[in-house]
Amino acid sequence: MYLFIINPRAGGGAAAKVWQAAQETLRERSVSYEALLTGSAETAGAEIARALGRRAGAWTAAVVIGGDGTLHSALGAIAAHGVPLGIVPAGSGNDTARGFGVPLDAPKALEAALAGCAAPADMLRAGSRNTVTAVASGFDAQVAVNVNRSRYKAVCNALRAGRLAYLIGVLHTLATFKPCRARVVCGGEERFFEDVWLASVCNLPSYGGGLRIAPQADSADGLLDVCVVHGIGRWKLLRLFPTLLRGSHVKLPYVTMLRGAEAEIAFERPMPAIGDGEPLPAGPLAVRCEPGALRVLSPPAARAASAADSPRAPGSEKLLRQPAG
Ligand SMILES: Nc1ncnc2c1ncn2[C@@H]1O[C@H](COP(=O)(O)OP(=O)(O)OP(=O)(O)O)[C@@H](O)[C@H]1O
Repeated sequence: MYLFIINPRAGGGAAAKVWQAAQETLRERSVSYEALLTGSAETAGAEIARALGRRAGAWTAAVVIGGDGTLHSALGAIAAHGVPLGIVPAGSGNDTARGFGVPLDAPKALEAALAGCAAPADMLRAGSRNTVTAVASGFDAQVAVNVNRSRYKAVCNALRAGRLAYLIGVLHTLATFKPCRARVVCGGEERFFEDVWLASVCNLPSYGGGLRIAPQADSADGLLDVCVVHGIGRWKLLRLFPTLLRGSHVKLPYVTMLRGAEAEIAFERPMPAIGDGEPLPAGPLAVRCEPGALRVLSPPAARAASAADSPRAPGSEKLLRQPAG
């Protein structure tokens, strides 16, 4: 028995259409399922926990149809019940699906969920909030806050150009954001950085609609990857963005990558923070990696490819790159 969790609002209504098409496939295949259309991010956790609790032990998987925000709202309940997580991307960013090698094409993603190949995956915990892609603070969190509040997100979603909304958000935020000093602790080491634009704690390589902020991040290594961008001006930051699509920014002198089981980030001034693109409470961040807290259904080929893409040096807590100066 599958539990399908649907946020009909995700992707500007795309999730509702994906769910309509998915039901036909499920009927054709005689798959037994229950559907839960969640009402809001705030109530989704309790709704999902209730549904999973009603048939504890009987679920093959819980399949989320929505974007990264919908997945974020479902993580706690799914992890607590130990049920495999299936992902059918129907949002604008879809970085969770991307990170697990789940096809971005909804019918193919449904195939992958039904094929039933589950592998353990880490989750991030910041206070009482669970996150699977990244906890981001600073510029990129401000971009997400601005994009989520914007009208252009709805327009881009309607045009099926979710990535474009984030690009517009970057330009919009660049005009007003002011970097500041920050303290970052990772792998037991305390560091101070000047003029910090962003400090992000990643479990998966990308967020923000395919920006590869932590290209080496591996959701199965029990570690989190921190990316700090510091000590540059506005225009240099703008020029950084194309490198984020490839992940080649990690070689730049004003980018510091750290890795550890836990991380703390404290900006000198209040900065917005997001987990999976959703707002987190303001204030200093303390994030820890919860190894193997999830089991995620993804195509076996994708797992093999992501392992090959992410060569890791041995050792559990490592500094990947020293900052300049
Ligand atoms: N389980 C849920 N049920 C109903 N509404 C939700 C749920 N989870 C989140 N939401 C709300 O719906 C909005 C859109 O959902 P979601 O973030 O999944 O899609 P998106 O923003 O289109 O895509 P992405 O997050 O991948 O960019 C969220 O920002 C949040 O306000």
